[in-house]
Amino acid sequence: MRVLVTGAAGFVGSHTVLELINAGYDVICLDNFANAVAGEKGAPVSLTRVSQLTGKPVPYMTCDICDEKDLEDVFKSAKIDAVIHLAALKS
Ligand SMILES: O=c1ccn([C@@H]2O[C@H](COP(=O)(O)OP(=O)(O)O[C@H]3O[C@H](CO)[C@@H](O)[C@H](O)[C@H]3O)[C@@H](O)[C@H]2O)c(=O)[nH]1
Repeated sequence: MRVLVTGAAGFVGSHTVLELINAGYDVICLDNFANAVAGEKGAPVSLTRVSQLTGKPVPYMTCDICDEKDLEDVFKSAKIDAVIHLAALKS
């Protein structure tokens, strides 16, 4: 089962991705990286740490969920069984 997580590089998102991968789910991470810290090579630090903790690659895409076409392309790129929507701008 493949789960799409929006806001995956955020605090709640990255912890959710970690738990999903440890539970055996395939995960696709989406984020516009408006509130994410990039590490070496530009990869988001939070998702790099999830990859280190799980020992598995963590696929992610840069996507603005307000961009309908970009979002459609994501859904066309893979079979997605469930969505956990955590992308938001905190106050
Ligand atoms: O249109 C948008 C807006 C935001 N984002 C992303 O969504 C993620 C949101 O994560 P974050 O900003 O970390 O918020 P939360 O995961 O909701 O975590 C916040 O809320 C938690 C619970 O209160 C606190 O513990 C955290 O410190 C606080 O960052 C970020 O990576 C953003 O880049 C998008 O992808 N698209």
